[in-house]
Amino acid sequence: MVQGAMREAECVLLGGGGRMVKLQYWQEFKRAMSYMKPRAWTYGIGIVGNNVIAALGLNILMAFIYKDIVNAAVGSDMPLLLRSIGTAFALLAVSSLLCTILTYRYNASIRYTMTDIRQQTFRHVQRLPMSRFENTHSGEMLSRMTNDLNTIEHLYADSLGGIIYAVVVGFAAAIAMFALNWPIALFAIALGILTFYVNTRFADSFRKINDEIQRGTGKMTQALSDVISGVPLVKMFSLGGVIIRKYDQTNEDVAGLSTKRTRKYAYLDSVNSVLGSLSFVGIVIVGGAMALKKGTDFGTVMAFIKLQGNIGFMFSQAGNLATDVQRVLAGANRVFELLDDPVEREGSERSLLGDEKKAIELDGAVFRYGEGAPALDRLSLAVERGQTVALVGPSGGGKSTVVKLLLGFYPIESGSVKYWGRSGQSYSLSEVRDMIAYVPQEAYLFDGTIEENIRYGNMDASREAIIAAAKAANAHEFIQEQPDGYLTAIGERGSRLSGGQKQRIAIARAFLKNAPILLLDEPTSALDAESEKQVQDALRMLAKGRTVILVAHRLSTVEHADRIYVIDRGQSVEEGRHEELIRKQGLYERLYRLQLKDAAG
Ligand SMILES: Nc1ncnc2c1ncn2[C@@H]1O[C@H](COP(=O)(O)OP(=O)(O)OP(=O)(O)O)[C@@H](O)[C@H]1O
Repeated sequence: MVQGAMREAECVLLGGGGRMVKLQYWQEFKRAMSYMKPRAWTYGIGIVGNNVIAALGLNILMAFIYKDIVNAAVGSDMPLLLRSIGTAFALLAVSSLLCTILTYRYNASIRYTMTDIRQQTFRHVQRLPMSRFENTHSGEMLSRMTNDLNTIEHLYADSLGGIIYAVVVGFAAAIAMFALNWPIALFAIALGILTFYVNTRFADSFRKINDEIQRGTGKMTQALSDVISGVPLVKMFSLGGVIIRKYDQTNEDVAGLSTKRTRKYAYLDSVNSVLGSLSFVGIVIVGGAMALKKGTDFGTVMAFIKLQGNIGFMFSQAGNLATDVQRVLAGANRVFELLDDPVEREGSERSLLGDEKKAIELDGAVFRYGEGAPALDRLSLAVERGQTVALVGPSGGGKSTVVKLLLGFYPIESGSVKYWGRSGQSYSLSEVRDMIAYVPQEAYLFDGTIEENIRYGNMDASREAIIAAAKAANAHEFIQEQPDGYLTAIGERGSRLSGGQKQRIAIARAFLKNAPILLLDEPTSALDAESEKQVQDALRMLAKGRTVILVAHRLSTVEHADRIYVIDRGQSVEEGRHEELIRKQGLYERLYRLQLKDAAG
């Protein structure tokens, strides 16, 4: 029967215009069902059994019992009346019990399968390259992982069940009608076909409205995500009004579309009611006339009225189900698009750290974010084991891009990146990231306790090791002053801590990671003088015995670096120690002089 339902879905999907799109949806349908494979039997038996029993037991067989009850009443046949009522109750009880058991069984399969899909999606999203997150609004990504993903559940639970029920109840009613009285059956089916025709005329416009509503809902999620993540900015610039207007506009658009859809549904409902009443009146007239001429009995007419409702249901639901299946498969399609997005490369698994003197080497590296000018244009630099190298230069020159490339966030277009003398390609991305501790401009902390956030540096670390890392990062004291010490919950993104405190927790995390390479992307740029000193001290401790690349704006912080690269327009335009670069009187000297003047001013 599932096969039958699939064929039905295929017919439904292949009907009408937009053949390519609909064929694609057929692929989505097969793919959605493939996730159910491990539980195919439980789900198949559950959903088919439940709907077949509901259709046959509670509707078709019941029609025959009605027939006996009416005939018994008309003929004053008491034993038949009692027997029929008893059978009706027994049928009701058995069908309801079986339906409850089967519903429970197939719903459990749906829960487990949805858990699998959610886990797979979550894991996949984690492995997507950085560029995917930069080019996609987080709200859209969330919408795919929530709203769209839920449509797959709707497909398993409601759409398929609806199709099976409508097909079984409709065909069984047709067969039963022909068995009872074929001329009335022909009449009822002709009306059913008319109902089907009217309903399918509406299906396309419903699909269009549903697509627009889905897009609007996505935009609303994006607006919400913007507001929530940008609360400080919204408050600071009093943007509340602008944001509210933007949100209201989308909200009103969606509400307008929903109203339009409701109006159309109401219109279709009334057309269906008229057609239903016409069928009812027609059957009563035709059947009643036949009964009076002894062509049939009143019980049969009564059974016909009930069966006709079932046929009408199948034909009227056909349009709705087609729209519904299209809507859910469009949602499933958006989830599968996400799942098909290529993930970061895995690379080979090899042992870390060769004996090379050169910890990091970029040779003629070219990289661009999208189309257009390269962010790095044949950039070369080398960092020896244990050295501290600074990257400085004008804003937008490409310093942070170098850091992101070293972390393996993007692949380079040409040239090479080497770690310990070996091509970056010969490492897996997790190996590359294992050998680097990265402290960005603003520490990213997760919602949770301080201890948890430090432990992300090394999940196997003991409590003592965490405290030692915090001490080394100048963080132990302020952590102890927190209400629950290391177990203090710090809020989303560490919102209950100051910038300097967050940064010191990030440094403690980096201590715990104990990686040989340290990438610092202006970790003190957002701090006041007092916090900066504490963080600088912590960083000095952290840098000991490691290879460090430091991105800096304030040139006073890099005077002691072993080597300084001045990066401008994606190229290394000057390199050397501080004194050498000052003597050279080039870009570095100019920037340094400007900053001195600013400081004096
Ligand atoms: N995610 C991105 N997508 C597209 N372009 C980007 C992206 N990140 C940076 N760029 C562009 O790449 C160039 C180099 O940026 P990068 O952030 O590396 O400069 P920077 O030297 O670190 O600047 P700053 O000192 O201001 O932090 C800039 O032109 C910037 O606009």
